[in-house]
Amino acid sequence: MIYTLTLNPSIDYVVQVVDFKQGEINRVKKDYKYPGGKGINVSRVLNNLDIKTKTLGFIGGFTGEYIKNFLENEGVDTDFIATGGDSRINVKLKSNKETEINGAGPNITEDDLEKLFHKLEQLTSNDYLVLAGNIQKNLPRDIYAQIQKRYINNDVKVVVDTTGVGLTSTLVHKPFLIKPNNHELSEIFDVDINTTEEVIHYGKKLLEMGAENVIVSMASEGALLICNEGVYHGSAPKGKVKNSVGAGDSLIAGFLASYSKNPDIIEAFRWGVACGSSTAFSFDLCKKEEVERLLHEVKLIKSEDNIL
Ligand SMILES: Nc1ncnc2c1ncn2[C@@H]1O[C@H](COP(=O)(O)OP(=O)(O)OP(=O)(O)O)[C@@H](O)[C@H]1O
Ligand SMILES: O=P(O)(O)OC[C@@]1(O)O[C@H](CO)[C@@H](O)[C@@H]1O
Repeated sequence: MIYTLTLNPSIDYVVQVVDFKQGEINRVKKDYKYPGGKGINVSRVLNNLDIKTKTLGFIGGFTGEYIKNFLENEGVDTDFIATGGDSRINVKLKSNKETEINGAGPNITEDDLEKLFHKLEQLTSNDYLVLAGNIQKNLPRDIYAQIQKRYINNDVKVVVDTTGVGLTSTLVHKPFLIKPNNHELSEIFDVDINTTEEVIHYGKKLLEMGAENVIVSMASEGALLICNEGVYHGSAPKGKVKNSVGAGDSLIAGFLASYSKNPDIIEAFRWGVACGSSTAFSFDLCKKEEVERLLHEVKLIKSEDNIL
């Protein structure tokens, strides 16, 4: 089973505004509400790809109810812990540019955390666990590393998608996969990263620091897979971007959907890139038919001496 953990779920309120003007009243052309948060997105895409998944995390209030009902209506299995306070609403503004305003989300109590740890202790060696997204202010920055070290069976394959110390502290526990984007990679090493060679150089450092597989996503430039089999670039298919929110989460879902059926890292990477792009070309997250259509457009090139 592929479990996903979203500590801080959201309703993503996606609004399309023609020519947004700051400081004025802007009228919405179209709007959509989706359950959001990185782990939840991974589970929604897995479900679209007919892969069994269960999504864990904390939800609260009327927004939490909305998130849970939406997921269950779609057929995504949920096992949330009810917490005080309303789950956050994240605004995704689509105009000439994409702008995001993400809420802080409610604080999580010690008791709620204990309930979560108890659930995580039930996972077995056949399971995957995706730890993804922002960590609430009142939780320790290294909570994902603590989960890896204390609360899960060593054989559970862990995927981590978060930023800064939240990510780097997990590396000593050897996550199966991490997926920073190129901006997050720059932040981790506090350097400017402008070339593919630089992405490969710093991606390899993450491998040396403990990650088993590293994917650095680069939006329309596709993604780089850095693993023991070598370094591969996956080109992103071309298309009209409608809403790229969740593209990175879709990449993880596509990768896991393929790998959990057939443990071929390179083929899984192709699925990941196709899912990411397919989501970027949709208002909502990607659907199976569209992903299958895009698969053959992902060109994989193996790097020779870090040059592509
Ligand atoms: N403009 C685009 N055109 C084509 N493919 C895209 C585009 N944006 C994203 N993708 C696809 O989605 C993948 C992940 O995108 P990106 O690097 O933006 O992830 P991210 O920053 O983690 O996104 P998010 O946090 O919104 O989930 C890319 O590797 C690519 O395959
Ligand atoms: O605030 P976080 O947890 O870093 O990111 C949350 C979020 O932006 O990530 C998802 C897209 O990846 C959205 O569904 C959600 O709104």
